[in-house]
Amino acid sequence: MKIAVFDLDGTLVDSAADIHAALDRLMAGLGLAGFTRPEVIGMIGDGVRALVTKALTARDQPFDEAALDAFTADYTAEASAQTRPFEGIPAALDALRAAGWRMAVCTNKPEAAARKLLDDLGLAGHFAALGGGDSFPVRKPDPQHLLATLAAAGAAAGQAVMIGDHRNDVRAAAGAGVPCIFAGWGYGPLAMAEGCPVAATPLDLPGLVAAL
Ligand SMILES: O=C(O)COP(=O)(O)O
Ligand SMILES: [Mg+2]
Repeated sequence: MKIAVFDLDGTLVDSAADIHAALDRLMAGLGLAGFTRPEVIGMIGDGVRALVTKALTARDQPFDEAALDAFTADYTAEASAQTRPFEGIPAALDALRAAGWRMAVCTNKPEAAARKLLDDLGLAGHFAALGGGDSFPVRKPDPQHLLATLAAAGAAAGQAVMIGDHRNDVRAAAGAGVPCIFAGWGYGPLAMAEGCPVAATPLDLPGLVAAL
């Protein structure tokens, strides 16, 4: 049975406001200046350790494990405060399900925060598996992150399509031999599509996956 594997941040959910708020709370607590929204969006995609590292580096600070732990705990608690599915996502998920697709999530966000977000937004029931950024020894762009998520859903690469908004999604899919669709509504610039078909809105997805 065919399976559509979704990225989370910038693909299923518009999570930048809560990531931004938690990052600015962390920085304020350290006596450091916060960031603009475009700066935060540019730091999303490689998981929380990379996000906190980039933020501290931008303020000439060394990486700090305690700062990462504090950010992760604060963000996880507040992950759904402002975050919502992108317009058209609930309808697209319903349409894919009706067309016989199973679905999974493969995200670099830590698993606990990702699960809480999907639960809080009422989306969790759509997904047969969730592979978070800390669920396996590797994460996107390593194709094993996608392959392990598929295995958790009881599916194989030959049945899958990956939908994401970052070069990490495109490269994980390519490495796993899985076709990819780029989420044009997300956080990554279109250059990150690297030749994948681009969906302008979530409602393009049912037609695009059917044409693969
Ligand atoms: O947490 C991140 O940095 C990115 O998460 P994503 O893989 O769901 O886009
Ligand atoms: Mg993303």
